[in-house]
Parts: sequence; structure tokens; C-alpha cells
Amino acid sequence: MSDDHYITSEDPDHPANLIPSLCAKFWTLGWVTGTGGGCSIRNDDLVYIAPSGVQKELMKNTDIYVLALSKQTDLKNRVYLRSPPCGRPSQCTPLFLAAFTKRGAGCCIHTHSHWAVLVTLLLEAQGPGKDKLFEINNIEQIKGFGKGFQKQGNLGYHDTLRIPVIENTAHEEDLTEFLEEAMDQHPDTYAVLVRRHGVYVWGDNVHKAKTMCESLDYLFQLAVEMKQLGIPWLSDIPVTVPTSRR
Ligand SMILES: CSCCC(=O)C(=O)COP(=O)(O)O
Ligand SMILES: [Zn+2]
Repeated sequence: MSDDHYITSEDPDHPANLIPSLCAKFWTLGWVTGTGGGCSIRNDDLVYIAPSGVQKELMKNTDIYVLALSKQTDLKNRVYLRSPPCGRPSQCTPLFLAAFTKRGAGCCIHTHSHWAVLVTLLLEAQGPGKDKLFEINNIEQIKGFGKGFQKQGNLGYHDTLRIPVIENTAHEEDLTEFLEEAMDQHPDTYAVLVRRHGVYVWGDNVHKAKTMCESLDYLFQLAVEMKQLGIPWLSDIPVTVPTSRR
């Protein structure tokens, strides 16, 4: 029996349709250019994954891999329920799986956004000890982030958003242990920056992962432009709530 039923649906929100349509949008933002970056969606115990090294904006549902997720799923124990006739699954697969298994995420997005890369370079230029964490506060868009793993609600205007940074490795898969380490050290983070490479962002569902990825990219761009203007990312504006005028 053909395994195409895993990826065949008229529903545009079916993961096998959504991954190609999202990646086509992400390509217009420069997030998945030149085959880099991508996106994976989990639906219960099924994980939908793009192929490796393909133009992500041109993918079709028939290109999508489907992986069965279980407690045993790791690098060596992956059971593919559907594989396209040629190629191999994304090199980002173990990193996507880390977001699904360690954080129960429903979607993980990996971008090669210029703004993400530039932020890691600006942090690197600050020297050792100051290069492992991106921190920003007192910017409205911070409200676009959840408070953290298994916590209700979003960050507030005066909260500080912190995104850990890991060093790049020769092979994408080799990033996995460092991504997992960053998740352990920063249990509430929804994203990890990869120096000179990009960013991984996850969320409970596609909507949350996509909007947090958009908010982050906005903040990364803003941060780069603030730096150019000599404005610090962290400010100590006092927490005063103006009384409403009636
Ligand atoms: C020019 S892309 C290099 C590989 C990479 O960083 C990436 O995100 C894409 O991996 P994939 O295997 O999904 O093509
Ligand atoms: Zn990458």
C-alpha cells in the first residue's frame, strides 16, 4: 500500500501542505534562502519534515517525510512512515526533534535570517563572557513571547527577553547536543541563536512558532539598528504606569 495518505489532503492546514506554503512565505523574508533553514510540524506522534538541500520555497506535499515519534525516537532510532523516492530528510531533523521531545512543541522553524546572524556577530564582537546571551527589554514586541515552558501568558513590556547563543558546528546535526544544553540552561526560552548561522524557534503550535519567529526577527533587526545608532538593547527605564486620562 502507498504511504501517500500521510501527505495527501485538501486541507491547506494539513502539515504536508503547510510546510511548503510556510517555507514559500519564509523565502520571501530571506529566512530559508539558498536551501538553508526550514520548518517541521508535529501532529500528535507524527512529525512532518522537509527534504535536505532542496529549494525550500519550491517544495510540494509529495516531498515531505513523515516520522513516527516515540519515547525511543533519537538520532539512531528514527522510524520513517513515509519517505519520498529520492533524497534524505533535513539535516535539521534532530534539532526539530529536540524541540518536540524536550518541549512538547508542535512546530519548529529554523531561519538563516541576516538579522539573526548579525546579532550573533555583534555579541561576538563584545568579547567572551558577553557573547552567549541576547537580551532586550522595554520594546513592545517582547509581548509577542510566551512566558516559558508550561507557563501561562506572555512576557510583559518591562520583562527582559533572553535568547541563548550556541556556537556553530561543521555539520547541522552536531548542533543538537548544544541546542539541548541551551534548553536545559534556559528552560523558558522558545529560541536558540546559532552563531554565524541563524536561529531555531519553536512553539506549542504553528501559529505560536510563526508569530514568535516574526517577533524575534523584528527584534533582531531593531537590535542591529539600535546598535548602529549607539542605543543599548537593555535599558533601565523605571516601571511607571501612567494613570489613565478620562
Ligand atoms: C546552505 S544550507 C546549509 C545547511 C543548513 O544550515 C540548513 O539549515 C539546511 O539544512 P537542510 O538539510 O534542511 O537543507
Ligand atoms: Zn541551518
